[in-house]
Amino acid sequence: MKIALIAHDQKKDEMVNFTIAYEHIFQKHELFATGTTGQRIMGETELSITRLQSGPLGGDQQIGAMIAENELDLILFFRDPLTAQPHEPDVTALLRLCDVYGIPLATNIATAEILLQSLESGLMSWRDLVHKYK
Ligand SMILES: O=C(CO)COP(=O)(O)O
Repeated sequence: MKIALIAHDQKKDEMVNFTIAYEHIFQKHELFATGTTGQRIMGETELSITRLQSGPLGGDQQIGAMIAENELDLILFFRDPLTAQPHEPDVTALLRLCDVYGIPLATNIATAEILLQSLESGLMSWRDLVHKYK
């Protein structure tokens, strides 16, 4: 599966710890991330990640474009709801596209745990059918 990893600055430590904890699962999948998030994760794990632009510089929009092309199966976006983001419209657009295309999305670590366990136990294999009949 193709997974996108995104974290706002105040959530980056949480994301790094999450990827360390689940590295054994993440390593079986193809990973994408916004610039700084990807850099942090690759600095602290052995995971290989395709890095896009940093979020405020268009990274969220690049992830959104991938969703629109059906190129992502799962989005883990650890949002910071307590800090204003200069690129808030891009964030909103990304979340909206997940709903437009029915892509599994976690916006906090608790939901990410559940989705990742689901992925590991095969509950997301329906995504293979989506790709097959694309
Ligand atoms: O801003 C972000 C998501 O909106 C994340 O971007 P970075 O991973 O480059 O910090």
